[in-house]
Amino acid sequence: MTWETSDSEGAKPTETARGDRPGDAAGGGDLILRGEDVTKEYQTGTQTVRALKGIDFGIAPSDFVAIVGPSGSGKSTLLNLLGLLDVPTDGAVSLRGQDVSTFSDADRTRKRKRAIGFVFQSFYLIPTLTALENVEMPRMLDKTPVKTRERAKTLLRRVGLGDRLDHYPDELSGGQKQRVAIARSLINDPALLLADEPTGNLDRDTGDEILALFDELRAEEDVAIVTVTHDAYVAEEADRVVNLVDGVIEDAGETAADGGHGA
Ligand SMILES: Nc1ncnc2c1ncn2[C@@H]1O[C@H](COP(=O)(O)OP(=O)(O)OP(=O)(O)O)[C@@H](O)[C@H]1O
Repeated sequence: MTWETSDSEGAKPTETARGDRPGDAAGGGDLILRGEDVTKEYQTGTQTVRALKGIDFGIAPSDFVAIVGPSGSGKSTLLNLLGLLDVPTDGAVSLRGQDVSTFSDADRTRKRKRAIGFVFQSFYLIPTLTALENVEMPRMLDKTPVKTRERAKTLLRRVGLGDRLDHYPDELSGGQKQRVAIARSLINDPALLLADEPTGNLDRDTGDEILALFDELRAEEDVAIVTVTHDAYVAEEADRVVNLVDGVIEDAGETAADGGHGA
């Protein structure tokens, strides 16, 4: 089954978003990521586990996709493929039309760093660094530290933490920690943000604030967001809900609210 991209704003015909446009040699259209017949198997001893069984997907700029499904259905496996942390056993994942299997490990890492930001349930901030230093972290070896500092400050202001730059993580609330993590994930101007249970450690109101921030980032920075979530209210806000069951997409469709894209 196919997980198609969002055309909820009417700006992107589905055919174009899926890269089926005539003359589109790369086959990726304006997609950030595309998966075709993606299978992922794990080998443990003599046993082979087929975690993903031939799924198709496409992610266009400013998409908001929620991946849901029972434990063991393949959500983390899919997120790892989307994050270029792994490659499929069969089928192809392409980043802007380039098959990721053809990249060397170093190339894949470099492209991941440029194109993709990560946000996690447990924030993963470094406790001995300030909010500002945490956001600068991914660019620690950057040759232009002044620019990085300015960008990090801008991002922290952007997520509403302009007055918390020098606070350490244990001086921040859960929602503020997640905002720092989101600012950090944006330091390299990614096209795609992968969020693994981003509201899992937050109360509902704080989770809603994070979703509102996601919406702003999609509208203003064109960043696409793919989240794995157990929170129904997060899935309700998404343009697309991908329901993974035993390695296949059971039901992909727009939510009743037609995406809830507030922009
Ligand atoms: N490294 C691995 N080696 C062997 N099998 C694996 C490996 N990683 C995952 N699996 C298997 O692949 C299947 C999918 O696992 P995955 O972690 O993607 O599921 P999930 O939907 O993220 O589950 P959960 O919601 O519990 O985190 C499961 O059957 C799991 O046991």
